[in-house]
Amino acid sequence: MAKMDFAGVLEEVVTREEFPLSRAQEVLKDEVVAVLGYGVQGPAQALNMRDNGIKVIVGVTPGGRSWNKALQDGWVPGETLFSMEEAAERGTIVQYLVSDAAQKLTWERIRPCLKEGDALYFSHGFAVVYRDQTGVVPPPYVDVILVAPKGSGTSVRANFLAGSGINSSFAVEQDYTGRARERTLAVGIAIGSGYLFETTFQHEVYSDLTGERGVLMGALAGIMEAQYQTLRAHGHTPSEAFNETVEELTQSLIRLVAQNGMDWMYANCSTTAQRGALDWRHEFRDATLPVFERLYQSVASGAETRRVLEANSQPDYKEKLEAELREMRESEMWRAGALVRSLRPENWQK
Ligand SMILES: NC(=O)C1=CN([C@@H]2O[C@H](COP(=O)(O)OP(=O)(O)OC[C@H]3O[C@@H](n4cnc5c(N)ncnc54)[C@H](O)[C@@H]3O)[C@@H](O)[C@H]2O)C=CC1
Ligand SMILES: CC(=O)[C@](C)(O)C(=O)O
Ligand SMILES: [Mg+2]
Ligand SMILES: [Mg+2]
Repeated sequence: MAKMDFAGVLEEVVTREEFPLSRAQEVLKDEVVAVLGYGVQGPAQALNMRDNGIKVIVGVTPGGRSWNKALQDGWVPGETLFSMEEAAERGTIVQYLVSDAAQKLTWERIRPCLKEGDALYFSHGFAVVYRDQTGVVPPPYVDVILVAPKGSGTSVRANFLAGSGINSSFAVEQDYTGRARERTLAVGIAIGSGYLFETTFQHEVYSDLTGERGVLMGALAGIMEAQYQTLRAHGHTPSEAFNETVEELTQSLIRLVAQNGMDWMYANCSTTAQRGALDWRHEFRDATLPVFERLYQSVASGAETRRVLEANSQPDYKEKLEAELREMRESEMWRAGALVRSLRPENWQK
C-alpha cells in the first residue's frame, strides 16, 4: 500500500506496481467468480475479468433481457451462463451485481447457495449497511468484500478496452478466510481498476448515494435546467441557452478541469469570466450547502434507502424510470441539445 498525502491527510492507495495483474491472476487462479446480475456493472466486470484470464461465470434469470444480453456477449448456457442460484453454487467469489433493490428481493434465494470460505462481493455498500431494510445479513462463514468502481459500468468496460481503467474504492466488511483483503484487491485489479482507494462499506454507500443525488447527477441536471430556463425566459434561443449551459461545459471547460483542476480551467478563460465566476461561486455554494446537508442526513438516516427500495421493488420500476428519462430527453432543453450535439465540428467529416 502506498501512503499518499492528500492535502495533509495520509491515505493508503493500492497501486499497480504493488498489485500487478499477474499477482491478481495468481491469487484468483483457483477461484471461480460468479457474477450475479447483468445490467451495467455486471457485463463490464464479467467481460473485463474474462479478458484478463479469470474463470468467470454469469448468473441471471433465464430468458429475460439480461440473459439475452449475456448470450450476445458469448456466455454459454450450462457452461458459463446459469441461473443466479446455480452460478452462486458454482462460484467461490459471488459478485452480487443485481440492482440494489433486487439484492433485497433475491437474498433468500442466494444466501443458501453460499458455501464456507466463499467471498460475497458487492460494488455498493447499500445492501449490507442498510441490512435492517434489505435483510441482507451475510452468513459468518464467508468473506464480505467490496470493490466500487467510481464510474459507470459503461466506462469501466470502455476504458478497459482502451487500455486504461476506472479507479475504485475497496473495503473488507468480514474476513472469514484470512484472505479477504487479498481477494478484494485481486478482483479489483481483475475488473480493470486503476488505483484502489480504501474505504468502508458505510463510507462508500453514504458518499455514493450523496454524490449521485448531488453533483454527479441530481444537482448537475437541476442547475443546468435552472440556468437554461433562466436564459430562455429572457429571450435567448434554445441553441444559445443549451450551448451556454451544457455544450461548452462538456466539450471544453470540464475537460480542462479534468486535465489540471478548476483553477486551471478558470485561468484558461477570460479575466472577465474569472472575476465573475470567483464572485458568484460562493453564493452558489452557500445556497446549496443546506441542500447538501439535508441530502446527507437523508442518506445517513436510511430515508433514501427506503425510497429506493419502495420504488425499485415495484414490478414496473424500470418502465417508470424509463418514462421519467423519456420526459427529460423530450424536454425542450434536451431536444435542443440533441441537435446541438449533431452540429459538433467532429461531425463535419461524417
Ligand atoms: N451502474 C453502475 O455503473 C454502478 C453500479 N454500482 C452497483 O453495482 C450493482 C449493480 O448495479 P447495476 O449494474 O447498475 O444494476 P441494474 O440496476 O442495472 O440491474 C442489474 C441487474 O439486476 C437484475 N435484476 C433487477 N431486478 C431483479 C430481480 N427482481 N430479480 C433478479 N434480477 C433482477 C437486472 O436484470 C440486471 O441484470 C449495484 O449494487 C449498484 O449500486 C456501482 C457502481 C456503478
Ligand atoms: C456510476 C456510479 O458510480 C453511480 C452513479 O454511483 C451509480 O451508477 O450508482
Ligand atoms: Mg458511484
Ligand atoms: Mg451509486
